[in-house]
Amino acid sequence: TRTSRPQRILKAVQKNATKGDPESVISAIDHYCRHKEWAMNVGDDKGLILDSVLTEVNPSTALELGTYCGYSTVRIARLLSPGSKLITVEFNPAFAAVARQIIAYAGLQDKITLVEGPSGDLIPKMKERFGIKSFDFVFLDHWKDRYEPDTKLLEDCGLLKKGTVLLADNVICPGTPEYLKYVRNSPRYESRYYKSNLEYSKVEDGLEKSVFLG
Ligand SMILES: Nc1ncnc2c1ncn2[C@@H]1O[C@H](/C=C/CNC(=O)c2cc([N+](=O)[O-])cc(O)c2O)[C@@H](O)[C@H]1O
Ligand SMILES: [Mg+2]
Repeated sequence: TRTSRPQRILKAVQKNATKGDPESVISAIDHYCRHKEWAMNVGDDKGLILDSVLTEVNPSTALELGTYCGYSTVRIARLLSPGSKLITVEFNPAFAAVARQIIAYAGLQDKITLVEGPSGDLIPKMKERFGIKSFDFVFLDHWKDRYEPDTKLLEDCGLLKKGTVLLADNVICPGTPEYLKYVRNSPRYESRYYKSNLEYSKVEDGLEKSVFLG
């Protein structure tokens, strides 16, 4: 096919959503991916859990690993208080280009910094490049075998503080076994599983919320 799936998702947003209205951008993507073409957005079911954890944490600084088309980026940023910032990391330039347009369409570009590159390289640069002392909230949704090493990297770089909340997508499907083992066995985390279903499907999936204890 001439266009890519992310480009088709962007088209669906431009066609069906209202500029500057994040809710309509989220609904347009969910409708397209549920009825036309599945895509790996966290989706509307798990999205409600993401919303509730975000409202509870009300982060000043948030990090997202794995932007893809920007669906969860918009979902997170729309709930941030004025002055709060979301940094989202994506190493695929084509996905980043689509995400930038979807973020702009939602009118949330002032709250979001999209950084292109691999998380393993960018996490150690967060302090110097973005003046981040520590993150209040981290959403993990990139390659599943990177969750555990990147969490350890965040710890080693002093980017987590007592109370930081990590929320991980796909801990059942596709599954993140090493990550689950790590956060559930480490005395430095208080972990809880939120059962749900894989985006736009009936298959079980869920989110793992892990609070860093310092
Ligand atoms: N180290 C890194 N640094 C920066 N960006 C990186 C990265 N590793 C991956 N990415 C980016 O994050 C996204 C990958 C998501 C993998 N999700 C998935 O594979 C996935 C699969 C299913 N599924 O198969 O049902 C369902 C889901 O919700 C999923 O998130 C892509 O946009 C990729 O370019
Ligand atoms: Mg996911």
